[in-house]
Amino acid sequence: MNTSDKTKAHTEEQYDHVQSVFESIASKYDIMNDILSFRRHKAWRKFTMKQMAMKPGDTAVDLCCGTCDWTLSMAEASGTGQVIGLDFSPNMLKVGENKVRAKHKEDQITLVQGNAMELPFEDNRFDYATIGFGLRNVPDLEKVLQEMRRVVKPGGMVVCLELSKPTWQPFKGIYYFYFQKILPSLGKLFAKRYDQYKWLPDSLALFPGREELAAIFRNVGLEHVKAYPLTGGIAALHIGIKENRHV
Ligand SMILES: C[S@@+](CC[C@H](N)C(=O)[O-])C[C@H]1O[C@@H](n2cnc3c(N)ncnc32)[C@H](O)[C@@H]1O
Repeated sequence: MNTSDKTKAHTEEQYDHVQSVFESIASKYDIMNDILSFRRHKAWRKFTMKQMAMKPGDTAVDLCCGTCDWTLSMAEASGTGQVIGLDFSPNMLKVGENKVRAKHKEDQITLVQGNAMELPFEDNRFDYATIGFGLRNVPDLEKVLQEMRRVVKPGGMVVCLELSKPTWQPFKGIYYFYFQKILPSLGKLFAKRYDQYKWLPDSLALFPGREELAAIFRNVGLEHVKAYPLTGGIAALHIGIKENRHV
């Protein structure tokens, strides 16, 4: 196997592994999010929506939408605008679909099974492209950001909410102890899945820190990039704009 074949095989292996993880934890995903983040994810999502300042009628695509929390928040904020949720896990989408139906948002939200690295949408279509706790899972994050930039309109916003790496000691030490040692055991206790939750800290280890990710946003051609640390830097919100001249 040459280097490019090896990279391709590794990419496919990672893609399949991540897909199987989410297929197996889908029914417990929402409750585990509340438990493992001590419900902090709700505050992070609220802060994110405030920074996005959506207007009535705005359109959005939510990559790695999973069980559709962010997809639904955007549909509620835009009132009439169409929102598409995309994810590669049928089981996660099924949970999301039930929530969309319960909130009577079927006319406004379309769910699509697909790959975040190859979006099945034309250029310059949406006002917003978002990805929540998904960028850490993809084999090629730059490709995903390029795709997000491609599908937003000039002036549109690319938004990523993701776990990040705290830098402040002693909080950093306590956090990593929780994340690496305690969290997988909580996954075993509440969701009967150890390996799937052990994989969570592993996936963060290879992920860029807050400033590094902001630099990648700029590298893919996004402008006015902002990076907000959340809860001592354990999560971060990144926002970039596709400038009007990049048509
Ligand atoms: C941690 S969950 C996040 C779900 C949701 N965005 C949220 O905020 O709760 C990550 C999601 O990304 C999806 N995912 C991971 N890699 C993907 C890819 N390459 N293409 C599409 N979806 C992907 C998984 O199926 C899973 O639903």
